[in-house]
Amino acid sequence: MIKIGLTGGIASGKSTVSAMIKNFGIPIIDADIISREVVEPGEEAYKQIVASFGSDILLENGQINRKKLGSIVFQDADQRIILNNIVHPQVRKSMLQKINFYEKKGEKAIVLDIPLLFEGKLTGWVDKKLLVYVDPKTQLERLINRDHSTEKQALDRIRSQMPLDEKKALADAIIDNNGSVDNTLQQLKAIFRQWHIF
Ligand SMILES: CC(C)(COP(=O)(O)OP(=O)(O)OC[C@H]1O[C@@H](n2cnc3c(N)ncnc32)[C@H](O)[C@@H]1O)[C@@H](O)C(=O)NCCC(=O)NCCS
Ligand SMILES: Nc1ncnc2c1ncn2[C@@H]1O[C@H](COP(=O)(O)OP(=O)(O)OP(=O)(O)O)[C@@H](O)[C@H]1O
Repeated sequence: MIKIGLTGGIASGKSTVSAMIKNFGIPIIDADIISREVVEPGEEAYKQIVASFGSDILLENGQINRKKLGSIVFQDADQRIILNNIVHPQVRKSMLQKINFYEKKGEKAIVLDIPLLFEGKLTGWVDKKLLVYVDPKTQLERLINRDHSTEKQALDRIRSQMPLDEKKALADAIIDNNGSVDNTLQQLKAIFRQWHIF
């Protein structure tokens, strides 16, 4: 089974590309979705987050207030490390179980959508590293538009990650997502043909 790591920067277009891959019928394991599941009330990571950050970061229904927790951790690297150390081990555990499941099922290829593939040093898990790239200006514009955030909030998030230009040097293939969505689809198809996924 060939394992493709799909990565990028925040708002570079990973979800857009992963939706295309899903349409090809290739299974996706999405680290962002898993990172939401492992912090549901009652889960181990949930308890640790409340113990570390206090019940102030909870909504009235007991769920984690992601906006509030985000505003803490994207402004403060030390707090971010504390959160990462709680959430990432649980995300990894769940991802490994899912990889196993698809391996046993006899899938030819799967895609692991991991925003922090390089930062989290998970490159050893995958056979190919596929980067979705946008230039810094487009990234900032798309992030502000999508999340209705201020420029400061958007820049805090972007700066909490390895710069996209540095990630370029570490990838096996790069999709330039500055253009149209259709142009991105054509690039994706060409890469998958080259990698004999089709
Ligand atoms: C801080 C939290 C609560 C904010 O939640 P929110 O719903 O606003 O954002 P969401 O989870 O959808 O993440 C959006 C994007 O932010 C970026 N991002 C998220 N967490 C981090 C992080 N710790 N470091 C750098 N970038 C991050 C990723 O590009 C991600 O795709 C949440 O992101 C979180 O729990 N992060 C820690 C776990 C993590 O690292 N997740 C990302 C991949 S496993
Ligand atoms: N080629 C494109 N042209 C115009 N808009 C685009 C293009 N690709 C993506 N977008 C838009 O840019 C925003 C960010 O894209 P997307 O949500 O796919 O990024 P992401 O990398 O998955 O982000 P995150 O790291 O937050 O999960 C979205 O609003 C999306 O609709």
